[in-house]
Amino acid sequence: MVTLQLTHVSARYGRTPIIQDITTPAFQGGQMVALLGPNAAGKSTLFRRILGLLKGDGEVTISGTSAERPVAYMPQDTGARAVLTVYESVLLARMQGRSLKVQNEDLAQVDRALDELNIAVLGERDIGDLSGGQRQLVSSAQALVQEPEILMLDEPTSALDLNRQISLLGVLRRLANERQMLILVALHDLGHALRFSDAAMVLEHGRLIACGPTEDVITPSLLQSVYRVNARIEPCSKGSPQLIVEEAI
Ligand SMILES: Nc1ncnc2c1ncn2[C@@H]1O[C@H](COP(=O)(O)OP(=O)(O)OP(=O)(O)O)[C@@H](O)[C@H]1O
Repeated sequence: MVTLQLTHVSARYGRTPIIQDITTPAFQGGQMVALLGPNAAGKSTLFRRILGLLKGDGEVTISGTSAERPVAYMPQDTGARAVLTVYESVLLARMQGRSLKVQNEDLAQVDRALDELNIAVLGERDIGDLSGGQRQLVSSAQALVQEPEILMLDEPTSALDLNRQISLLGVLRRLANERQMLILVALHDLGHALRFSDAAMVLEHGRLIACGPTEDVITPSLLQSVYRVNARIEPCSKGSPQLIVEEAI
C-alpha cells in the first residue's frame, strides 16, 4: 500500500522561508487527509514541495508504489485556456508520461472519470466556454484520470455549488476506499473536513501546528486561535459533528 511521510520538510521562495520543519506520520492509501489553514498559511506551497516543484530541506518519502508517476495534482488555479474539448483535455491529462498511442483502456478511464464526476454531458464542450464550477470539476477529472495512488487536490470545491461540493467530496471519499488511494485535499470549509476526512493537518505561518484524526484536530480552541472565530462543534441529529460558527473575533 502506498504511504506518504514528511520528515522535517521545509520550502522557500527565493530566500523567503514559507514552509518550515514539517513532520507527519506516514499517511496511507485509503485515507482522506484534509490540509487546513488560513489564507497564505502555505498549503499550496506544501503541495508543490511534495511534488518536487520546490526544493528545500527535509525528506518527502513515498513508498509502497510501483507506479512511475504515483502522484496526481489538481492546482488551485484552473484557468484553462487551451482550445480543447473537455474530453480531449481529460484524455491529454491521462496521456501525460504514457506512451503516445491511445489505448482503449485510456478512453475507458476518461469515460470513467467524467462519469464519476457527473460531467459526461460536458464532453464535447470547449473547456474555454465552461463556467468556473464546471472547469473546476474538469480539473478534478484531469487528476483522477491518471489513476494516481496519491491524489492531491488544492481547494477542489471552492467554485462549486453546495450540491456539487458534497457530491465531489463523497465521490473522493468512496474512491479513496475503493482504490486504496491516499487523498490529500486542501479545504477552507472545516465542516466538510469534519464530515469527509479521516485525518487533518493544520498549517499556520508555514508550520504544522496540529495533525491527527480530524475530530481531535478541529476543536473550538483551534478555531479560536488559528481561524479567529468563536465556534462550537455539536453532533447533529444523525450523530455526525457539525460546526456552528458564532462570530469572527
Ligand atoms: N511564487 C511565489 N513567490 C513568492 N512567494 C509566494 C509564491 N507563491 C506563494 N507565495 C507566498 O507564500 C505564502 C504561502 O502561500 P500559499 O499559496 O502556499 O498559501 P495557501 O495556504 O495555499 O493560501 P490560500 O488559502 O490563500 O490559497 C504566502 O505568503 C504567499 O504570498
